[in-house]
Amino acid sequence: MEAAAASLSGSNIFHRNYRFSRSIIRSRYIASGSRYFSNSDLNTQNHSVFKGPNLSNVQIQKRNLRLQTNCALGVCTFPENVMESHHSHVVEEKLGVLLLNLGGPETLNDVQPFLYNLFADPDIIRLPRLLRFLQRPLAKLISVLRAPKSKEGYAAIGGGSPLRKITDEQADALRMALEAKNVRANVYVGMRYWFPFTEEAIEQIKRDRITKLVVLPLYPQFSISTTGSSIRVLQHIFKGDAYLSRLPVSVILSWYQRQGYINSMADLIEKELGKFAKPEEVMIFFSAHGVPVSYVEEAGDPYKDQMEECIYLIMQELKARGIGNDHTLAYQSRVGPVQWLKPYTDEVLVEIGQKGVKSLLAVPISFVSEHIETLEEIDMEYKHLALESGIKNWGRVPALGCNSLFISDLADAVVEALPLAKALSASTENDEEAEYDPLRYLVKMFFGSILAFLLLLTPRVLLAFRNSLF
Ligand SMILES: C=CC1=C(C)c2cc3[nH]c(cc4nc(cc5[nH]c(cc1n2)c(C)c5CCC(=O)O)C(CCC(=O)O)=C4C)c(C)c3C=C
Ligand SMILES: [Fe+2]
Repeated sequence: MEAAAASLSGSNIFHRNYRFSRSIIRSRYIASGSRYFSNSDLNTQNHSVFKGPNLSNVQIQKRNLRLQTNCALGVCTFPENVMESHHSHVVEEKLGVLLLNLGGPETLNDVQPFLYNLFADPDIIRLPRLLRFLQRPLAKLISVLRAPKSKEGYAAIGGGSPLRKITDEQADALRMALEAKNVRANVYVGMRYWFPFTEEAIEQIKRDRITKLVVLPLYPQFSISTTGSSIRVLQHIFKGDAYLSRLPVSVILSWYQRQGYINSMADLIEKELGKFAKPEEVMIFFSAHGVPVSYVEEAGDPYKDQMEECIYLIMQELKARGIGNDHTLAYQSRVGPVQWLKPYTDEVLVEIGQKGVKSLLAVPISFVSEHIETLEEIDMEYKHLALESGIKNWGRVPALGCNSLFISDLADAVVEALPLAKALSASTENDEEAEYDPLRYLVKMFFGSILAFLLLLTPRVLLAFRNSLF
C-alpha cells in the first residue's frame, strides 16, 4: 500500500513518496488490572519510510525562504481514488478531525502495560525481519524491566501522565477555534499506546457517520516512531473497511514550519527570557526528544532535518524581533543500548555549565503538551544536573498546550487540508495478512520468550541494558 505525501503550498517542496510496507495486523488482548483491552500490532517489513532530504545549511536557508512565502504544510492524502456514490441524493457533509497522540499511563498500574504496548510497536523497537517473532516477548521483558524506573518518574509528577487530559482540552479548543472560523467539526482523540486508543476513536467516527476526515498528529515534526507509527495503524484500520476506505481523508504529516506555530514558540521564548535579570546573556537550549541514529541514517526518518529547520525558523523569528541570543540543540530521553541522535542533552548541559554559561532557558521542542519528559526529565533531572554543573539561572519554556495562537493555527492547518481529502483505495486485498492463530501465537510467545531471556543474559547485552534501561 502506498500513499503520496505532497505539500499544500502549490510548489513541491515536500513532495515525497511515502511507502508503507504491507503489514500484518492481529488483534490481541492484554490484561490490564481487571480490564481487558484490544490493541493492534503491526508487523512491518522494509522500513523504506520517507527518504528525508539531507540538507546543508545553505539549502535549508533557501528552502526556508520558500517556506516563509508559501507557508507549506506537509499533507498526505491517501491515494487518488474517486469516491463512489451509491446514492443519488446529496449527503450532508459531516467533518471530523482526528488528533493523534502517543498516550500515557494514567495510574502507576498502567505503566507496565503501557510500556508493553510501546515496545511491542515495530516502529519503536525496530528488529530485523528474521527476529520479528521476538517483538512481543522482548516487549514483555523490557516493559517489566523498565517499569520500576518509569513508575518512579510518573510518581514524581503526581502518579500518572497528564497527556490525556491535555489532549482532550486541545481537542475542545480546536473545535471551538474551527467554529470561530465557521467550520463545524467533531474533534476526536486517538492515542497510539493508551486510552483512548486510535481504534476507539475510529469506531466513534464510524458511529457518527463522518463524511470527511482530517488527521492531525500532535507532533510538529515527523518521525517514523511517532506520526509514522500512528499513521501505519490508521492505514491498517482503514484497509478492508468498506466505510473507511471510501471516506475522504487528509493527513497532515508535519507542521513545524507553519508561521503560527513558529510565532507562538517565539512568543513563549521571548516571555520566558524576560524573566531573567539579563535576558541577552541567556543561552536558549532546545531539547528535542531523541530517536536512534539508525532511524535517520538507515530508514530515512526526516525527523533530524525537520528539527534543525524548525529551530532555524524559530531563531529567525526571534532575530526579527531583535533577540539574538546564543542557542543550541540537544536530544533527550534515550532508551536502550543503541546510538541515539547526538549531542545528548545531559552531556551538553554539563559541558556548557563547565564552559561558564550562567543562564539557560530550556525549550522542549518535539511535543506540544506537558508530559513526563518535560515535568520530570527536564524540570527535575536536567535542572539538577545543570545547577550542579555551574549554571546559576535556570528557566524552562512551558509546552504550548492550549495557547490560543497555536490552536488557531492548527485550525487553519485543518481548513487548508480539507480540499485535499481523498478516499483510500477500496482495495481489501489481504495477500500478506496472516489470520490470527492463537496456537501459533502461543508457540511463538513461548519460544520467543526463551530466546529473549538467553539473548539478554549475554554479557554485552546485560551491560548495555543495565546502563541504559534502569
Ligand atoms: C524506545 C524508544 C523510543 C523512541 C524512539 C521514542 C520516540 C519519541 N517519543 C516521543 C514522545 C513521548 N514519549 C513518551 C514516553 C516514552 N517514550 C519511550 C521510548 C521511546 N520514545 C518510553 C520508554 C516512554 C515511557 C516513559 C519512560 O519510561 O521514559 C511520551 C509520553 C509521556 C507521558 O507523559 O506519558 C511522549 C509524549 C517523541 C516525540 C519521540 C520521537 C520523536
Ligand atoms: Fe518517547
